[in-house]
Amino acid sequence: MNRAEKAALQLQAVAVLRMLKETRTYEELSDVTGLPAGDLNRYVNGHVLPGTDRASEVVEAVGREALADELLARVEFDDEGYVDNSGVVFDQPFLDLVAPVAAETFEFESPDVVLTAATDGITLGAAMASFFDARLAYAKKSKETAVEEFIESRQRLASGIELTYYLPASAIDAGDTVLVVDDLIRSGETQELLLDIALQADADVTGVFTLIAVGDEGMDRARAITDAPVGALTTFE
Ligand SMILES: O=P(O)(O)OC[C@H]1O[C@H](OP(=O)(O)OP(=O)(O)O)[C@H](O)[C@@H]1O
Ligand SMILES: Nc1ncnc2[nH]cnc12
Repeated sequence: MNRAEKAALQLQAVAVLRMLKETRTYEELSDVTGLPAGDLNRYVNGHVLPGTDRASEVVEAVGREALADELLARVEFDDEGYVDNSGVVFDQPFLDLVAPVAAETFEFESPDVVLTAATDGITLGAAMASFFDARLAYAKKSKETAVEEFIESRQRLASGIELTYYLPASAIDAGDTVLVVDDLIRSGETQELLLDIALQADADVTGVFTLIAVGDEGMDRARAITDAPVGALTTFE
């Protein structure tokens, strides 16, 4: 490992510890990591960097299960089973940690473009795009001003309301590989629209990823449209 790689690993470990610290005391963080609370305090506050051995242990321990547990600790359900996930989608450093784990777990190929839906998919999309060094494109429920050409996809929802997503036509080129992501998939209606936009763009979908699947309906709907891997960090019933 050269100096720059060591520094990157050390900073990644600090990012992991800061993420874990948000929902824990230093004593609890010490129980989770096996490291002394005093050292953890110095790492989290940026006064000292962990050595490379400690850093790699911390980073390697943060797999899918650890992130799924963390996600569960950060979301709230209301009485009707709707999810308040602002504790996750407002937390860009947390999402930055999700991207490498998702890529490894579901073996997504590195895409040219990460495609998502405004609004809540955008921060996850940005994290995934940054990890893959890909472009980010987000479809919106309204037309962006001054853009002349759009790909649009419309569908009538179970409620009877019509939903249309618009993507500036220049955002995806024919032949681009596209990873579709969203914070949450429930009915799969949004995924169907995003996958239709990718199809209209003559792009090649290489995967679908969501932080949260609520039930299986939406995931199955996405799987019926694409043969690419479709994965969720965690599934709620
Ligand atoms: O699988 P589905 O039933 O389509 O639900 C999932 C979609 O619902 C939410 O977005 P919402 O439409 O609430 O828009 P927002 O991101 O602007 O809040 C969420 O961010 C997904 O895009
Ligand atoms: N926040 C949310 N929770 C559960 N299902 C949803 N479908 C769309 N948004 C949702």
